[in-house]
Amino acid sequence: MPSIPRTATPLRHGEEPEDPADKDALIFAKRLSVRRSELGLRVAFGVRLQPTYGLLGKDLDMFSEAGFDMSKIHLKRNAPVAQLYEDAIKYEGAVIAASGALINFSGKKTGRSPKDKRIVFEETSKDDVWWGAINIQMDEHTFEINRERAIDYLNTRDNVYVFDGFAGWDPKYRIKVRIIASRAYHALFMHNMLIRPTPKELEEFGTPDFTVYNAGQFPANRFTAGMTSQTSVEVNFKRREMVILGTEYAGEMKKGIFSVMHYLQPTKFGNLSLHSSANEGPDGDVSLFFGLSGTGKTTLSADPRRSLIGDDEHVWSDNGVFNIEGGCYAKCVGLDAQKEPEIFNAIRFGSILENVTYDYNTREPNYEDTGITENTRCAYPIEYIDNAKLPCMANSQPKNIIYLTCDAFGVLPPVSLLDEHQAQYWFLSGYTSKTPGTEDGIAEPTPTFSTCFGAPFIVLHPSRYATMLAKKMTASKTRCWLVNTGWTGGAFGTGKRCPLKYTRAIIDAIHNGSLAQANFSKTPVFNLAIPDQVEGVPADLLKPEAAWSDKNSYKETVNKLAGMFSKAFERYADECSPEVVAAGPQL
Ligand SMILES: Nc1ncnc2c1ncn2[C@@H]1O[C@H](COP(=O)(O)OP(=O)(O)O)[C@@H](O)[C@H]1O
Ligand SMILES: C=C(OP(=O)(O)O)C(=O)O
Repeated sequence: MPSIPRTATPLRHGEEPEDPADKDALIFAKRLSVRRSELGLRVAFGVRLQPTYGLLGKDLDMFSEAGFDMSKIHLKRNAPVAQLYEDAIKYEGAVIAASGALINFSGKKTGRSPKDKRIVFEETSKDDVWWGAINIQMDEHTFEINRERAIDYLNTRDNVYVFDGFAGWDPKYRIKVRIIASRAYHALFMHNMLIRPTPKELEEFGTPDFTVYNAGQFPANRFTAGMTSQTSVEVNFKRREMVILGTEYAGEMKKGIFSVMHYLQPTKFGNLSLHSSANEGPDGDVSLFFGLSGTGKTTLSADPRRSLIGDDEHVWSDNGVFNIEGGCYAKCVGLDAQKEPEIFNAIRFGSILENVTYDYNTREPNYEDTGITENTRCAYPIEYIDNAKLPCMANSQPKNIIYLTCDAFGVLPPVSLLDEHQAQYWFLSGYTSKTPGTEDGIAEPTPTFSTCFGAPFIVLHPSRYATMLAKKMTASKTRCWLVNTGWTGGAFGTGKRCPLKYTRAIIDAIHNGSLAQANFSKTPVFNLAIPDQVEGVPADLLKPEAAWSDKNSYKETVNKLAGMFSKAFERYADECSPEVVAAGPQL
């Protein structure tokens, strides 16, 4: 292994070293993405090359063993943000927004492709995985073919970006993740979304626990066994690897790592992984906000009165709650500085705006424009939110759990209190809507039963997560609330989305304890306990029937939805106690 260049004979700019060992070192250093001029300077001044600028020796072997052609490609490991900006502008057509954020585009795919997600069927995980439409099987050989295809593609690129970081803030349970990608935008995205290592942690990084090969610019071969399109997002728990082909939507990487944690945390550590945001009040009370994409986890957890633990992915361990990620991925559609100031102000140098159009003259992003997609996004490091809690973990058990459901039928109350059986029933049902653009082919809010409020990301049978949740909630006497951030006064198309200011008032009332003191009455059919008043919220809004002008239509819609619930719950009924089954709507 060539050593770091020695400093006995200082080099002038552009000069080649005479000593063969130093020549080797120079070749090595070139691979480390250190420009010759920089090397010259560093050698001349006797500065040791920082491992943060390149790859350590044994890492380089790992790349060669994986099939990377080290004589051709130029690896940039944990490159500085400024360099990723420069490369994204130079090679990918990115632009800098007026606020300093980088605007970039993901091409054809602007949302996740759940139908193209695969899990490799192999002996170490096969008995744990919940196989079916969410976790579709792929055989080991096909994975090898696609992995090779991804590496072959990466070998054709001049620049290959590597980002090494962590998933999970609790050092006891975190994993080391390596991202290998062909686009600077993807490296910057994961720089923001993973936990950024300190220079010392990077130096000591060693072998990653999980590696993502992102060759999203290159398609999968549709004639490879099991491929149904040119997109493939595949996870192999035995190899501890993920391969992405045919989609450049950056959200695939972060949600891919989430699936990995949804498998590893329960099976290896006995922890519960959660598709939720989390924040902490001034007295240390922790709230979790569960919800499928676009239901308000990011929006509602960014609260000036509470510190943000994280906006999307967490783990509940015996010690408390920790965030999996180092950043947030907010929806930008309709983003408004007054309504969501924390998120608006986080969009600055280092943040990535994805698929957001902009004014060519002013470089101001146009958050109203859904011309590319409704799923416009911004990824920023969590510390860009002023009151982020760093490190992103809390050493206490959650006091409140809030299920965010985006009801496109407009019949669920804006807030209700669930008892322990309802809490399990609603978690397993996961009733909500898919919001436009988040998944391929979803053009309008579409009702869905997304178990665990995040069906696309779960790996084990839902009852395994639900049982752990029920145990933890009972042990820590956590209160559970159902909040409808979706429609009110009518279904999507006739009613309106619950105004954000009222949802915020509801969340405030949960946190200041006043809501728990309200008088509650039960709704027919769904049997939900709704408060008679919430400060700052019109009383009529709290009772869905009162908010609908057409009462018959309301009743019909309630019954229709109740029927859908009964049907959707059939698949879980055998795994639940009679009390949990009875906690659903009664027609
Ligand atoms: N009542 C409401 N509660 C929460 N979000 C709302 C509400 N009404 C509209 N929205 C919008 O819905 C979107 C929620 O997205 P986001 O918070 O990023 O969801 P998630 O983090 O769950 O994916 C935001 O664009 C937000 O402005
Ligand atoms: C990134 C996604 O989800 P969320 O909005 O929950 O972050 C997604 O579903 O692709």
